[in-house]
Amino acid sequence: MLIILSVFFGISLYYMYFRHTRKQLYAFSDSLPSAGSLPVLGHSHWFLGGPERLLKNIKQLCETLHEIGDVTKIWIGPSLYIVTFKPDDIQIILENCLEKDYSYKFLQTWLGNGLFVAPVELWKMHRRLLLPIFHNHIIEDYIDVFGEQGAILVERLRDRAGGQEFDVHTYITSCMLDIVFEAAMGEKMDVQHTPDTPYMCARKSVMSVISMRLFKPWMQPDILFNLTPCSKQQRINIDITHKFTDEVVTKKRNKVEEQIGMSVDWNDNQTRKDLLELLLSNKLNLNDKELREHIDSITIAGNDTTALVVSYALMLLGCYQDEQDKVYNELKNIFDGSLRAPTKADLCKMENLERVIKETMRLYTVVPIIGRKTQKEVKLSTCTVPKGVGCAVVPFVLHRSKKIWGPDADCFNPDRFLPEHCAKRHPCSFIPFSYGPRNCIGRHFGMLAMKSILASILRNYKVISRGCDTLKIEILLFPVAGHLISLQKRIE
Ligand code: HEM
Repeated sequence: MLIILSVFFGISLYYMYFRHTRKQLYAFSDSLPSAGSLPVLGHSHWFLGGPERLLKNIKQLCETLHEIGDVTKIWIGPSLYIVTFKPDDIQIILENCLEKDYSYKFLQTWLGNGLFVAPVELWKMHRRLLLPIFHNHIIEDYIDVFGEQGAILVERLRDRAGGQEFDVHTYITSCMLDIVFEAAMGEKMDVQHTPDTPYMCARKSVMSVISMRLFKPWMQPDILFNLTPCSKQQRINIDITHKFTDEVVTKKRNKVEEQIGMSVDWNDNQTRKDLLELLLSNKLNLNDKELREHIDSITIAGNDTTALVVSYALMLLGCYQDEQDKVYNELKNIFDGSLRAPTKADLCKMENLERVIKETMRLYTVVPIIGRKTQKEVKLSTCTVPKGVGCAVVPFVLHRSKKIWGPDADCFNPDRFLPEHCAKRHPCSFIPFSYGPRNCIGRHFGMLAMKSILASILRNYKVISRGCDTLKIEILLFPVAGHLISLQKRIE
């Protein structure tokens, strides 16, 4: 009995001390409206359950918070997050809070200090180094790769034309992987024909363990996670992926050094260079580990996101045949019967298709949540947020807000992105690529690749789909039943 009393007394004392050291935080928290919290647990119970339940809960909680105030709060265990759907406040957060939230640390085991997860001081330096290699004129060199891989995809889909409904996402992912690998490291992986290499299997496995850990609070402390078989599985698979990229980096470094030794002019604009070659030849003094971390981050951030948007766009166009007809007619006018792969000039003319892609990213925001942390006091419309507080920006809910998008916010209408409508909206009402200095560095690459792949498919096939009802969150946004479509060959 004495032992129990002592333990109880000890815990109470620690709790009181803990609360005392965070007095300022609790005072700030008390000034914010909230809903749906429980004593001690805060909002943690909303984040339990499988990926489908979790998304429903997040949506419901966020919609309630959106109703009750401009800047609101949630508590997940001992961590306080402010939540806002007011575009002015979102802009301030995304422009000023550049440190990623604690939850990104699970990706850090894999991606190290790659751009996506790097701590802010290192990120500033490396973002400056990487920006030039994502410049439009460099990215546009890869348009040929988009065309080549798009043609392979069209060929692979031939067997599906005239057949049953199928999940198109697996086809699109392989195609995007081939594109991203070739652009990032100059490696022709041919995932479209050989999807199950040990490297690809290891990547999938790491992704699924990280996603599971992110939303299972009891798996988050390293001390508990390391006791599970998942920890060993993760370590082995991370090693496989690191070894793969390390070998590519070494090979590339040797090649670049050899060519520099032979006085090859790396600034000639004749031959296309992959991103890794550009990083090596620009003498940026990144060591092999840093190069691996950046290349891994780019291939991971750039693949699933683009593949998902393309798959959702096909599903939506399959449901809205009139919109598909508009896009198809636009493509017919651009290509005028020619079978050539899309050029830069062609891609620039695809205005209708671009609006479809944007409306797809609004309705199916593949990066549904962005987590940041204040590094200093930040003044928002209704409060001043102290240093060290989490900031949850939830584009998935923002993009369907009736206050911003009107009563038909849930309906598919690409005309929302006509220039005259965009001009009337706040720039932070639509943030699929985030916003501010830490936005998506690959957005131009992504947009061109998505347009090229969609154009290749839609020129060859008519898409039919029943859409999807239920979604789930596994870091990104997925449909529970897959991206089901059927295809009919177009005969012109
Ligand atoms: C439809 C396609 C894409 C979407 C929706 C998307 C979305 C995003 C978002 C929302 C972020 C910020 C995430 C955060 O702050 O938590 C981000 C960052 C990033 N994205 Fe993308 N992305 C796409 C395509 C790409 C592509 C094609 C690449 C590379 C080829 C890429 C590379 C990156 C990198 C490296 C970052 C980290 C940037 C930094 O922290 O400075 N993304 N992306």
